[in-house]
Amino acid sequence: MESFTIRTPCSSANIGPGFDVIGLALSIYLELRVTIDRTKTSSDHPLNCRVTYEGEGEETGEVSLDPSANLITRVALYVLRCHDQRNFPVETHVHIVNPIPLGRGLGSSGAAVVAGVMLGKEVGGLHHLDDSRLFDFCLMIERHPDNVGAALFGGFVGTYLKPLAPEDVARVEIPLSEVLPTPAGGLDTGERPPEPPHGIGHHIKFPWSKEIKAVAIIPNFEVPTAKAREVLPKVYPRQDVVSAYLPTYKEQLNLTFNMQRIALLPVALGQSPPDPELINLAMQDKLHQQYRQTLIPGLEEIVQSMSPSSQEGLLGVCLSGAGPTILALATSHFEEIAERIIARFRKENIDCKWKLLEPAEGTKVIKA
Ligand SMILES: Nc1ncnc2c1ncn2[C@@H]1O[C@H](COP(=O)(O)OP(=O)(O)OP(=O)(O)O)[C@@H](O)[C@H]1O
Ligand SMILES: N[C@@H](CCO)C(=O)O
Repeated sequence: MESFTIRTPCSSANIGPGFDVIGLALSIYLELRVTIDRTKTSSDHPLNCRVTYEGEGEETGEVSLDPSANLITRVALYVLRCHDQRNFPVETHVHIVNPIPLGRGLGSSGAAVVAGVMLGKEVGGLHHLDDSRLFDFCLMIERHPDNVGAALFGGFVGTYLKPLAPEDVARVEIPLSEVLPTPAGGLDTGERPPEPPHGIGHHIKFPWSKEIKAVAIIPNFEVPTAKAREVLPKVYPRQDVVSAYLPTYKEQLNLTFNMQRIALLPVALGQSPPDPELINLAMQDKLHQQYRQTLIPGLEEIVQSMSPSSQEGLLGVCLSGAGPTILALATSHFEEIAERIIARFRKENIDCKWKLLEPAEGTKVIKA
């Protein structure tokens, strides 16, 4: 019996202004405990794979145990089929242990995609696939690189895409339904799915000051990322994004909002000791948070009212990923910070739990 464990961290994307660019891997881990019994010659399970699950959403059955519907095993199957392996090896058992809250802005789907890609590599014996190639596979599925970049590589990362050749641009525009067909759409057409072009995504690791910890305040409702992206505008006011020369200092200030902050953020969070006022400024955003307030009652007041001058130990507050989780970066007074944010959500009749998290290493395969 072969066995191994895949361990992937959760992540918080954006950290304020770094929309779809910056990600931070954090210390809640999705685990896949995998066994392959090669003594069997056939399997009663679809695709030769038995899926079991414990963790978030277990009671509601939110995570499918059908390997052709479960996100992790579908992703693994995509990797396998790109390498002419139609099914899992006979007989594979994937036991998923998932403490990452679903649909809360802590990168549960990013972790599932990264773990799924790694699962495909490991069960398929595809040892030539290095992390940078696995990142290409992840990006064919989760099309923004921040969560998957953090979950795969670990730490505090900036992610970026290099321009692709015209034929490769066409390939990345292939709809997700062709990459991960639903069972109804005919999961096994016998054809190879579209492979990712090489070198779609890249990342750079930023330093993280050892004093800074992350307080995650997790409301008891889900905001699916797709819904949180629908509320964003198609066109942004120029002053929220770009830099321009303007005659007055005041106008110049307004016209450089997100770009100034994203330039500060990686430096500010790497400095030791941390500068609370600088970090608080660097974590402000005008590209996504204000639009998502409609989905997250209390968000506006939390972001505006919590600052280092009003709360000891606090460095800055932002929406984690697409929300509804709030991420507070702090050096002390963690419980007090969490309780203040929880109290604000309570006014909206929203219950929350909170966790103190630290930056995490990237995805690991642990062989038994
Ligand atoms: N361990 C898992 N196994 C299978 N499916 C999962 C797993 N984790 C997440 N998913 C799928 O991903 C969905 C949640 O993805 P979604 O992108 O909406 O939120 P998120 O990734 O938690 O938040 P964000 O992207 O804002 O950080 C779940 O409803 C489920 O379908
Ligand atoms: N950058 C993404 C992260 C969520 O997956 C967003 O904010 O929509």
